[in-house]
Amino acid sequence: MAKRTTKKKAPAKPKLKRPSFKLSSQQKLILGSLFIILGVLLFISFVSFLFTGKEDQSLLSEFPSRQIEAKNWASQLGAKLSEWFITKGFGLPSFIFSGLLFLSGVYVSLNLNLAKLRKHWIWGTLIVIWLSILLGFFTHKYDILGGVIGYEMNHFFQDYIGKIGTALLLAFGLIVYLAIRFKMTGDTFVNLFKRAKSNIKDDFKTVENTNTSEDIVPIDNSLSEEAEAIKSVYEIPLENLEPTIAKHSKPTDTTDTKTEAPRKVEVVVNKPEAEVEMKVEVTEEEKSETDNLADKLVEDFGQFDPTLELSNFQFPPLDLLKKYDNEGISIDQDELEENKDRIVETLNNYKIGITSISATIGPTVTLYEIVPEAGIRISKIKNLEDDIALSLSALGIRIIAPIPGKGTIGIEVPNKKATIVSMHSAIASKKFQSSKMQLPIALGKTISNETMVVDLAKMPHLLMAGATGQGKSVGLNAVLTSLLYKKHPAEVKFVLVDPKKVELTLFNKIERHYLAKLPDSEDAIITDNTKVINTLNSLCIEMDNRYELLKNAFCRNIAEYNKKFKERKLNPNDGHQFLPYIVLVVDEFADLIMTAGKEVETPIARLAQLARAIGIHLIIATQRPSVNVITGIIKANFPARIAFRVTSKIDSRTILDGAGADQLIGRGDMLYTQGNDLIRIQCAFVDTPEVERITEFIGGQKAYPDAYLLPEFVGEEGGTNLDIDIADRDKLFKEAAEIIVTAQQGSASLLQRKLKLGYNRAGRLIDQLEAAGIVGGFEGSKARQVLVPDLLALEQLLANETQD
Ligand SMILES: Nc1ncnc2c1ncn2[C@@H]1O[C@H](COP(=O)(O)OP(=O)(O)OP(=O)(O)O)[C@@H](O)[C@H]1O
Repeated sequence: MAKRTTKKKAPAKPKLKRPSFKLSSQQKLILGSLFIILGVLLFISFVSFLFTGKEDQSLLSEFPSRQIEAKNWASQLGAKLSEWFITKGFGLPSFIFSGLLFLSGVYVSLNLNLAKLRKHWIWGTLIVIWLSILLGFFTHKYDILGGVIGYEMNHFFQDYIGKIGTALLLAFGLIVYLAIRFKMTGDTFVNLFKRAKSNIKDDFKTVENTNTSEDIVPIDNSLSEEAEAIKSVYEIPLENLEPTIAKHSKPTDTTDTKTEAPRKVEVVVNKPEAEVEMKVEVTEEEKSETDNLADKLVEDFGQFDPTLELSNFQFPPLDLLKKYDNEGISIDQDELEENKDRIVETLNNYKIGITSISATIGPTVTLYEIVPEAGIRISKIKNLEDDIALSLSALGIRIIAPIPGKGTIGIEVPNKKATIVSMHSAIASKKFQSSKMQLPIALGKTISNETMVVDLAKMPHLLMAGATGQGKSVGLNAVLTSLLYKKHPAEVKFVLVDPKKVELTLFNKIERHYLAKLPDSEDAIITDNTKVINTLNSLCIEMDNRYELLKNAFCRNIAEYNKKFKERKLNPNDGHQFLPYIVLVVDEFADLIMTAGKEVETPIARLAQLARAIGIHLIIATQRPSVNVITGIIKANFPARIAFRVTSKIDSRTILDGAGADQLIGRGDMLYTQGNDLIRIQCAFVDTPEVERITEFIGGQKAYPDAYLLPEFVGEEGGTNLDIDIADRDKLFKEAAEIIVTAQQGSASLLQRKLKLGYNRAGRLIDQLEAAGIVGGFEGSKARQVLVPDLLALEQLLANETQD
């Protein structure tokens, strides 16, 4: 005990505080860069010394002096350093020192293992000495090969052990180096010899193999010739049909994938200097289970190819589309001059001077760009729009003041002779063919004759409006045709709603390729407004299902999801599947809103708000763009809009939030906006016979067994299912029954009021009451008949039910 106390009380030895040389990261970076710079400086000096050394030699004794100019690229310091290291030092091997300095810089600044660096320095210095002696061995005077040290050391050895002895000593030095540095043994040399022999044998084998592989070449050639033939028939280069789904790759050898991680691999490193064998142990990075599985599946079966089921599907050839004679832009010089003179004259009449005017001739309109004189207000020109139009006596003058991003004023004047923009030219354009968009659409040509290709997936929904006969249906057909020319049936599906019953019927032929429908419906194209409600709700369910899939797959959008699915990272047994884009096209939206009102507006708004990420895109066309048809909520979710000619400024405002559409000239002349600028486009023209040819071409090919089936939706009327299970009844069933029986009035609104319920729940309750025989069937606008006279009878009825 006593011992312990004494120990405790012994005064603690004051710890010697050793000066700490620990550098902070910043200091290391500074020191490291200094080394690197020194290394580079040394290297530059040495290289320069090889060229300028002789000239500088005579001046060396006078260094340092400001009066002398050294030839070395690093001046006097460079000349001096080179003199010390090369001439008076180790000769050319001194270059290694510059390398070592550079390496030190890298090690220090990157905070790498300094023990290794020390090793590099020791071995580096030994190599310098050995090389210096070796080079000195071959010289008979002081020179830069081995430097003074190399020369003197050689002499020293040669005086004692002679030339042969020195040579043997050098050889011995090399062996020592190899044995220690690379752990070489006698066996290594034997192996080396054996390997050299087998290498020669292998070489012979490869020569034989190349001879046999030549035999396969003709088969490959014939295949590629066949592919070439397909290409030439249909003109569209297959690789351009994007996104082309990767072809099924051949199963590869999987033997080396079966190993478990982590594992040790033997790597044989062949050192070039002496062909020394070294065993390096490499630990492989541990991979996660799913990745491993996915990689293995991809290796075994290739990436998932959604087009496999219809792998022989041929895209429609371009010659199904009509070419027009008057397609090229014809320049009528007289018309141009005449219009120019009139514009200048009219503006002059209103005291608006012009400094310059230029013209761009588009397919239907010519854009005159004018630069007004300084000090002229733009609003003045804008106000004169009607007057200018009058004096140019042309319909549809549009004034753009100023042209966004240009600072000029544009006056669009319709051409006397409009040229047709054929769908053929739009589809054949390089822009469309080489587009990598997800859902590319060739809309037509801009005023500068460029083909306008837009991505529906980016829009993400499109609103199309225009008075009757101005080109809406043609526009819709152009959109659908574009997608048919670019997307495989596995990649996109259409849901077509056509209350007019005639516009989209042609697409019936491609039902089993490209259309989606409800499970129980006969026709894929929906012409009945009540069915539209079911379809829209079904699309909402599809949307919710897709969101669930995306959530489970940790993906943010359909593109990511499909990529993951193709890479086989998603298990089909968990419900995952390749998701095609779904494009919902609604023609005559106004008609739909008039008949079904809120019932369509709600799911449309829901889809428009949420469906973009999961690949459901909406295209809505309407003749009457009034505010009660295109409501605020719909407008807010349709930033991309196309306006054909409309009859009033108000309609134009409803679609485009500004005037312009009322000044168009019709026949496919349109304004397109994706939220900011208005672009004037001449819509590509695709006629009914062309669409017919395309759909026939596709329809004639092998198809899926059925159209793409949307999830089943049981509508409100579907709820009148008379065998509703008692257990499935609403919790408020009994209460509701009592209210109905007491009031003797079978109406849902009564339940809504009394029980403070929403319409849907009240409706469901009424259905359940009907199923239980408490109220009668649906009688249109009248309230349902109550079949139970009083509460007592109700009690009995319910009691009997439970006994059954
Ligand atoms: N891009 C175009 N290029 C040339 N002519 C066109 C173009 N688009 C439409 N037209 C002409 O206008 C006519 C009417 O077009 P379309 O049938 O598309 O009108 P619409 O707006 O759908 O009319 P409705 O609403 O009554 O169906 C076409 O038959 C055609 O002659």
